[in-house]
Amino acid sequence: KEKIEITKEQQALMKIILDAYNRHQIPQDVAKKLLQDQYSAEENFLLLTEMATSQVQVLVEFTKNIPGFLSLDHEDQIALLKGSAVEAMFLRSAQVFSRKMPKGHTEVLEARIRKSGISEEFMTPMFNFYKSIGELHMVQEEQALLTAITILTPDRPHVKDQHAVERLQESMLDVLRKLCALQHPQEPQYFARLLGRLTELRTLNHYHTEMLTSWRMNDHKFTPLLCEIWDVQ
Ligand SMILES: O=C(Nc1ccccc1F)[C@H](C1CCCCC1)n1c(-c2ccc(Cl)cc2)nc2cc(F)c(F)cc21
Repeated sequence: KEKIEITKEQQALMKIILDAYNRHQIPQDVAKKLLQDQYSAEENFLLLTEMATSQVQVLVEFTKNIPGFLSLDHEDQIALLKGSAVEAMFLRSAQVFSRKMPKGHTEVLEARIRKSGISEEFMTPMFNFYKSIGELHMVQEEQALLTAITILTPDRPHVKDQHAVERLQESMLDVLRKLCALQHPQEPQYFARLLGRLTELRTLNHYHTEMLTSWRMNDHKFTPLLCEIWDVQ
């Protein structure tokens, strides 16, 4: 049984990623808001665009703290952010949905989201993903690394130097692999299951434009930042 040990520099990398991840949380808690009140489709859509806009700003700050990211080609930095913003939002939403909540709260939250204005056809893939993330019971370090790994996906559209991105992603993957082995010694497949979630996350990417444009209301207004990031309007 090989001795798995996280090196000093990997521990330093872990700390930087985790601090950045915790520092860049969404200030206002959307789950609490949704549990407090039932909103109209219009209000929910506005809440989503506000949350998603602040999520993109938070994502940029988080990404700037990923060691090596700012040394990448500047256009590649933009391509990575643009290519991962939707996935990062769904990953964040899944982590919000999977948080430990008092009895019955998750059910209320799910019901509110089901009636928020999203078309019925997207509910199953979206909640399947949220529940599959919840079943992993990820620790904070794993969540932070998974977000960084999602951002550092080399094959996003328009990325020129894919190898430079691959090298950064590989160092994150190596830390995550060791962390999983240490955190879940009984589950040798855990790391593979975690990466499998990233594949499921990409499929949500395909739905997101339609999820927004089919929101049960007329005249969908987006912020300029979301028009940039979400290929809408
Ligand atoms: O705010 C949101 N997500 C979100 C965005 C950025 C940071 C953190 C976030 F949670 C929206 C709300 C918005 C208001 C109407 C209901 C859905 N949201 C989604 C979601 C996101 C995008 C599409 Cl196209 C469809 C649903 N899934 C959620 C699961 C949850 F547990 C949760 F608390 C909120 C969730």
